Amino acid sequence: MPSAIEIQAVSKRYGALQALDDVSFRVEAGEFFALLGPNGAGKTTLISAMAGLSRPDSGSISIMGHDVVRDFRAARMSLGVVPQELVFDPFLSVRETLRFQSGYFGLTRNDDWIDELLFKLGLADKANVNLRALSGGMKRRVMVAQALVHRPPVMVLDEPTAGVDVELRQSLWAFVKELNEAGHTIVLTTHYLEEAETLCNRIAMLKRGKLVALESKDKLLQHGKEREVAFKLAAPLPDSLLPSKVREEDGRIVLKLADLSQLEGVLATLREADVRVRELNVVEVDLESVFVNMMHGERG
Ligand SMILES: Nc1ncnc2c1ncn2[C@@H]1O[C@H](COP(=O)(O)OP(=O)(O)OP(=O)(O)O)[C@@H](O)[C@H]1O
Repeated sequence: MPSAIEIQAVSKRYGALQALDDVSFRVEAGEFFALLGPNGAGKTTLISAMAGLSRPDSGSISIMGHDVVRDFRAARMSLGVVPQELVFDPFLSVRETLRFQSGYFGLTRNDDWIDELLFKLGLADKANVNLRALSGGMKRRVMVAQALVHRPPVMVLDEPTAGVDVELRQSLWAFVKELNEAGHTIVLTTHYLEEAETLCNRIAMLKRGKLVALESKDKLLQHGKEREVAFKLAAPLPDSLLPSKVREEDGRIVLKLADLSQLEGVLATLREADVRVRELNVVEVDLESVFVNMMHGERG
């Protein structure tokens, strides 16, 4: 079974700017994979190269074993891309748009699947409405349907929930999750890290065109095992705990622990020194803080 996506030593420059710098990784069939990175990291450039829309200066990409340059059609048939920007013909209806897209893939009798997509994406009653008359969120749903007209095994969503309301985000993710459970490989780029955290099993991070992390979500979270604990104390902090102190805020002393199991020792020290704990708060680590640390170069 070929990898769903295989990226090998891909580099791309725009003039003096190195948009992608020797990027290699694979996404296996059936994965739900997140591609994260700050603005300008190179995510969209990489997605365009996967779709064969822009050509890397060096390296290669294949989709389901099909090289995106040498075997463009087969690679393109295997891939559905939901672009970041809404691109559509405002004078076509939703159904016409989807029929047109089907034609691009050589599919002439595709209405049963189009109807199913419209139903699943909550667009059934908009089938004959022109795109210009749809709200932004509805247009975004049409973009998702458009990416799926040819039933591609691999789907890439480039920040599909940017500017989309909570309800649509949730229904969109429920739908994408369903696709993943049905065997589709999903790659998404998102700035909403909680989305990556709840949905994806593996996460790649790009920073200035370089791959700086590629890990399972669980591993990535383990990197963030350090905890900050904020204490409100009835007396000054014993000297022996001073090395763990990182700051003081709102009358609380914040200690940094390598992991939560150290908390017991801290409490014992406080008890021995007769320092009563008035309040204790563990600052939860989420993917976002791990990510931000990496992006600030602590690890990348
Ligand atoms: N056609 C182009 N010509 C010149 N520079 C470009 C072009 N396309 C992208 N770039 C530059 O390449 C870098 C990577 O851009 P890219 O859009 O891939 O980043 P991104 O990670 O998708 O960012 P965002 O999260 O903002 O979408 C940026 O510095 C961008 O300005």
